[in-house]
Amino acid sequence: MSDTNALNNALNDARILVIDDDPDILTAARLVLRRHVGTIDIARAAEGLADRLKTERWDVVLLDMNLTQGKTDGADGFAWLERLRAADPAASVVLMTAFGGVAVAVEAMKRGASDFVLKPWANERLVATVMAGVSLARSRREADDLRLRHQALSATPAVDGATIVGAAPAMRRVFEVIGRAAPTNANVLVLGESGTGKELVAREIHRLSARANGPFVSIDLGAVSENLFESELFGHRKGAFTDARDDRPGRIVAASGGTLFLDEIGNLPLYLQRKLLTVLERQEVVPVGGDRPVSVDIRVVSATNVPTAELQREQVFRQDLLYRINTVELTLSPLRDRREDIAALAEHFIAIYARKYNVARRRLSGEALALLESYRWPGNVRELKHAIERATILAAGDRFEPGDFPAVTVPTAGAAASPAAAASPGEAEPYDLDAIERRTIARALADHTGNISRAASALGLTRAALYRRMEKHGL
Ligand SMILES: Nc1ncnc2c1ncn2[C@@H]1O[C@H](COP(=O)(O)OP(=O)(O)OP(=O)(O)O)[C@@H](O)[C@H]1O
Repeated sequence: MSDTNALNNALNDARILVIDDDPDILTAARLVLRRHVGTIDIARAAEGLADRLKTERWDVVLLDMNLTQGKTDGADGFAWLERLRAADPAASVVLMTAFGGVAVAVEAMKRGASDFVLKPWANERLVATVMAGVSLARSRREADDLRLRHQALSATPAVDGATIVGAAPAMRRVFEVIGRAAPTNANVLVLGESGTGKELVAREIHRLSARANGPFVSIDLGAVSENLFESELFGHRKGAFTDARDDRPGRIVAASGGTLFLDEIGNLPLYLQRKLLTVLERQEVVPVGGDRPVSVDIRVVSATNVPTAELQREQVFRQDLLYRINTVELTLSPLRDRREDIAALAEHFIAIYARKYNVARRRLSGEALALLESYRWPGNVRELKHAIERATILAAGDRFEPGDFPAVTVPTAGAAASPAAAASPGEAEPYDLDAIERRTIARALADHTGNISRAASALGLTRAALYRRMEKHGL
């Protein structure tokens, strides 16, 4: 590619703003630059400028130092230079000054301007200066993106080096599908109740994929408040809304080159489903308040505990998005439907927590194992994991006994019962799961004095899952 072509390509999608009080200068700048630059905006002196700075971005701003007729001290220029730099530190500000204003221009460069041109300018010199400004702005933005991406990544919790335990037929099928789908770039939808291991599976798909060395970025759409969805996912430009004090790349950009895990995808509002679909189709994202798309390279693994039938309702979920995300579909069965895995899972967690709390690894007594195997596990594997952690900390003996699992209650005869779930003596527990769930949640909330995180953890639920259940039961 010749230098001229490189120059033209570099500037084709560049955005330039020219600020001057003299309409002839604005016209002249536009005439010279329009052959080289994608977008040339103009501002007649400071007209509407403050508002535009809140929402628009340019690579280069050509700024006249004196925006008021007859003034030559550059005071206007200095004031706007400061505001421009504050609004978008990556943009290059190039000053325009009349002959004799060189001292002012030099001072302005000390204050952050990247270059200056003397009026009247030589056209080639103006083009070359603007080009250098564009390239400076782009390298600053790239550096910023990397830094922000790094920040976004370090804000994502670390992987807990997890192994997926399971030998039940349903789990063997799951492993088979993971093994086949992981190396492809296919989007995967993981279905299953809360706590069945959907995120673990998503991480495993990432680990076995060609993207394993790239980032795994997850976002729980059940936990993010609805007004933050958009900027969390798509990022925002500084000033896009009141609290947007900095540019933020968003999870999609952070996941580029790796895997984006969208937990509780069923919670994504319809208007953002369309936006997500566009991202997946075009592999580019436009941040909130931004006007330029950012290219990304993402593979999406989504999860939901909403049954597929629910997602197939057009009023709830866009079907075109569903087709995009469920190229491969995987269902994790509830733990109560794969009881043969309970012993191995319990052993797995016993080993993990013995190490974590630096205590001897204890065995489960026959009765304790029988109890764990007969319980319904509404919180699935997460609940089992918490039960083992709690027992590891609190149990006194050198074997785990049923009494070490006070929250594990089996309403049928014989097994240990917790006070809350038990019916009064002589009275059979009615088969009313909803009522039991409501009571259990109310008790957990009371035990943890309304602390949602602790109550959720004790119940083996995510905060989001607890919120949903609280809402369902009007708690
Ligand atoms: N088969 C498994 N082997 C080992 N650990 C497991 C298994 N399944 C789940 N876990 C563990 O149980 C916990 C819950 O799993 P995970 O967070 O993946 O569930 P989830 O289905 O994504 O839950 P939610 O829908 O509530 O987000 C995690 O700590 C996970 O490591």
